Amino acid sequence: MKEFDTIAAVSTSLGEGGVSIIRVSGDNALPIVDSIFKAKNGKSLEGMKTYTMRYGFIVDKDSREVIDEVIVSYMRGPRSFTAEDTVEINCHGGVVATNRVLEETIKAGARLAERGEFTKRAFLNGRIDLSQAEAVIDIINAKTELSMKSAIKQSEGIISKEISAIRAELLGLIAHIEATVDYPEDDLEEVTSKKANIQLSTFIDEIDRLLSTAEEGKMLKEGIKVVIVGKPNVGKSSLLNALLQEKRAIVTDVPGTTRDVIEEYINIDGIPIKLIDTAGIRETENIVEKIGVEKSKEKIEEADLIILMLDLSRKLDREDEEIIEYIRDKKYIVLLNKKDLNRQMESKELSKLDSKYIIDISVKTGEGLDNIKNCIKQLFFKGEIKTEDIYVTNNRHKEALIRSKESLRAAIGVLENVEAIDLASIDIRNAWTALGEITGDTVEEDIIDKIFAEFCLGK
Ligand SMILES: Nc1nc2c(c(=O)[nH]1)N(C=O)[C@@H](CNc1ccc(C(=O)N[C@@H](CCC(=O)O)C(=O)O)cc1)CN2
Ligand SMILES: Nc1nc2c(ncn2[C@@H]2O[C@H](COP(=O)(O)OP(=O)(O)OP(=O)(O)O)[C@@H](O)[C@H]2O)c(=O)[nH]1
Ligand SMILES: [Mg+2]
Repeated sequence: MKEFDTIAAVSTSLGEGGVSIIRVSGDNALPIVDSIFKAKNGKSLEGMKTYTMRYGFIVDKDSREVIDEVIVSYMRGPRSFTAEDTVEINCHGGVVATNRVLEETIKAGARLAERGEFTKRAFLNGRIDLSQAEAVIDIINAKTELSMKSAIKQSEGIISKEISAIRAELLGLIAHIEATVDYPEDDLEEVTSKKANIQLSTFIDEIDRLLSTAEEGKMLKEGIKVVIVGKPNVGKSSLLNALLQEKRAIVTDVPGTTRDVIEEYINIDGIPIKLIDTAGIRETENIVEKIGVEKSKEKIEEADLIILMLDLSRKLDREDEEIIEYIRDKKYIVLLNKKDLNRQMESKELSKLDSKYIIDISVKTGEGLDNIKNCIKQLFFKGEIKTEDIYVTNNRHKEALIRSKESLRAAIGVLENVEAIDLASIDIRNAWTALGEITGDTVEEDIIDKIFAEFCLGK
């Protein structure tokens, strides 16, 4: 194992809470904590059994004054999260106690950990690979239980396993090609070339299968972006509030109430939905409202799905039509709101709408709200997410898969010209390298640093 210094950080979230954990990891974790720990039973931590706990006090290193009452646990490397000696101090929750204990560990010789440094060590020490480490952030940020399930699977190495299998086969193929080149007999090269071509196509198929999950994978991780649009006063903010079951947005009968974009997550049977309420779109001279309308239009560009809301108690007008024109190329569903009022909108007016889904609702009475949820579910993930499936949720992985596929395609291109069989092995090696970026086997140090810098402190 590599040699690292000993690091410390608060691993729980800082604030009022029952208990906080200060995690210390590295060769000197136990002696460092021992130097500021006074056990109830008077014993030093030296020789403490792994995966056991001790009760006592953290004391000021110099004055020996008691700082906090704690429980200390010990996990001897390599059987710990970081694969290094790890000591965790469970102190009283609260910002002051927690920071005081952390400060003492630093005074006693630990270094304050950087963001993600514990997980980075688990990676650098070889306990987990890079995609597993990235899954740790996804677990923390998971929006729904389903997103969490997918992240846990990735943390267990489900993607790594597939990637490593393909890489191993690629390496075998490279070896075979190089052996063939060393014994140049024309017909042998031809046989190898034909065989390699078939193999390469199956790898491309496997990569395509992974890539085909990327769009849904991204939605599983980040949520499906659903933007509610429509002219002022149709009931957009009322819908957001109803789906959230919370009075999040201001609702009034004054057209032009919402100005800022409001974004909140809801959970539809495990599918995370990022619901975005926007300012009603219309021509306006009001400078604040105008900015709101601009923002609405920006959000339309980013949307995975648009909910177009119309007010069925009014006739379709030019403002509605302009919005319909604006979202023409996007995936959208139509809600005809205020069903509880007298209907003025006629169905022939709606014939120009290009959506399978036109749903009558009343946000006021709650009628039809369940249909919206079902409709969104139908539109994405074909109605259900199969939790046993692998999803590529990480954009970095997706890009590496694409590059690796391009190299494999190039290799096939070269192999069609049998004389250049050794040139193909260069492309195959590039594909192998690109896949290795996912697991972290062939990734540059600055990219590794960037990935872990996105973690929170103490992770
Ligand atoms: N107190 C505490 N709770 C925690 C963590 C932690 O670091 N501390 N974790 C931090 O995220 C998570 C648990 N993750 C962990 C992952 C691996 C090992 C570990 O020791 N792995 C050894 C096997 C140990 C064994 O089999 O007995 C290994 O893989 O070699 C421990 C925790 C969630 N809960
Ligand atoms: N009768 C009836 N009124 C509704 C319904 N939904 C919303 N409203 C009312 O319509 C008015 C406008 O609602 P909002 O949710 O503020 O409309 P909005 O589309 O967000 O409006 P802007 O933010 O101005 O673009 C409010 O008075 C709501 O109470 C409904 O289903 N039936
Ligand atoms: Mg509004």
